[in-house]
Amino acid sequence: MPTEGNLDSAVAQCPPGYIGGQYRTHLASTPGEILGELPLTEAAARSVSAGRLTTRRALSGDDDRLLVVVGPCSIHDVNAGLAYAKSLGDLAGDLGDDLAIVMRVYVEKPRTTVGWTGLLTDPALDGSLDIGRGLRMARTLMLEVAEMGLPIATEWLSPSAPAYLADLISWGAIGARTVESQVHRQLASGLPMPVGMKNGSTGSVGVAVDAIRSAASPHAYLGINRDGRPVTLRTTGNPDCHVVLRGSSGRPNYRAEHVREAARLLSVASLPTGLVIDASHGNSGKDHEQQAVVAREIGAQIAAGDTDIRGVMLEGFLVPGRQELGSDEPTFGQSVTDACMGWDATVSVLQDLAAATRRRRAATATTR
Ligand SMILES: O=C[C@H](O)[C@H](O)COP(=O)(O)O
Ligand SMILES: C=C(OP(=O)(O)O)C(=O)O
Repeated sequence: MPTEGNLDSAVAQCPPGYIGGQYRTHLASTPGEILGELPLTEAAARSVSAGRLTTRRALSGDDDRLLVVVGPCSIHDVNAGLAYAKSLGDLAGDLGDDLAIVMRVYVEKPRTTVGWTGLLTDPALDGSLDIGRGLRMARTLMLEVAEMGLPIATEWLSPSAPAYLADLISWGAIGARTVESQVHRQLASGLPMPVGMKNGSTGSVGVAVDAIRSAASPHAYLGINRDGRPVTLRTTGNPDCHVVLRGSSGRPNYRAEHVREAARLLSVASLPTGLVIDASHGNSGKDHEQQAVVAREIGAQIAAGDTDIRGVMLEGFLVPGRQELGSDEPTFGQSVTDACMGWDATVSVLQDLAAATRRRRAATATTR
C-alpha cells in the first residue's frame, strides 16, 4: 500500500504480492494534520474527561447510576445525528440522577458479509470511499457532540481510526465480529477509555472474557504515529474492559440466567462481574419493537436488585425502523443499517430504566 505523499484520488501501484496490480486510493491526511485542522477544544476535553470518569465509575459500581449507551445504529447524516444529540442531551439532563447516558456515534460499521461500511469510510454513501472526508466529518460531528457535554461511544474497527478520534470518545466497543481478533485486543489495550467486549457472533461469552484478559495486558504492535509513520506502539494494558452481552442468531442472552453465567465466567477469570447488556442485535433479532421489550425485561432484573448489570445498550434514532440506503425520498433521522427504536419509544424505555435504577438503589440501601 502507498505510505507516503498525497495520493488523493491517485491510481497507485500495489506492492508485489497484492492481487489486482493497480487500485484506486484516496489517501487520507495524517492524524496530526486532521487534529491540527480540528483540534480538541477545552469544552470538548472537559466533556470527554468527565464522560470517561462517569463511565468508569458506573461500570465499577462506584457510581450507582445505570450506564446507558444509546443512539443510532450508524451515523449516515450528520445533521440528523446532531438533531438526535440535542434531544438526547436534554433527556440526559432530565434523567441524570439515575442514568449516565452516552450517545452512540458509530461511524464505522462491521458487516456480516458486505454492505455500507459507515460514514468514516464512505461519507457520500455511494461507494466513492473518500476516507479523508469521512474522517473530517466524523471528527467534526464528534467535536460538536462532545462540546454539548454528551459523552460519546463508538465501535473501534479500523486499527488506525483511534489515532484520529480517540481523544473524543468516552466508551468504546469491540464488536462481535472482531472480539477474537488479536489486532483489536491489542488496540483496546492502549485505549484511554473503558471498552466493552461483545460476546462473539455465535454467542460465546468466553471469547469476550479472553478479550478482556488480553486487553488488560501490555502489548506491542504495528501502528501509526501523529505523522502517519508506522511505529511500534507499546501499550500498558486497559483495566476498564468489560463484557457486553448481545445475544446471537436466534439465541438471546439478556435474562437472569445468562447474566449469572457470564458473571461466573468472569469470576473464574478473577475479573469484576459488572457487565453491559445490549438490548439490540442478537438480543432483539434486530427488531426495534422487540428491543423495547428486552430493555424492560433487563429493567425488571435491575429493579429486583441485580448489581452485575451496570449498563444497557440501545439502538435508537429519531424515527422508528429502518430504510434502504439510496431511497429517492430519504426519511430524516431514520437508520440505514439496523432498525432503531424511535424517539418516543426511547424516552419511555429510558424513563423505565431510570425507575428500575431507583428501585435497585432503594433495595441495595435497605440490605446494607
Ligand atoms: O449494528 C449494525 C449491524 O448489526 C452490523 O453492522 C452488521 O450488519 P449486517 O448484518 O447487516 O451486515
Ligand atoms: C455492530 C454492532 O454490534 P455487534 O458487534 O454486537 O453486532 C453495533 O453495536 O453496531
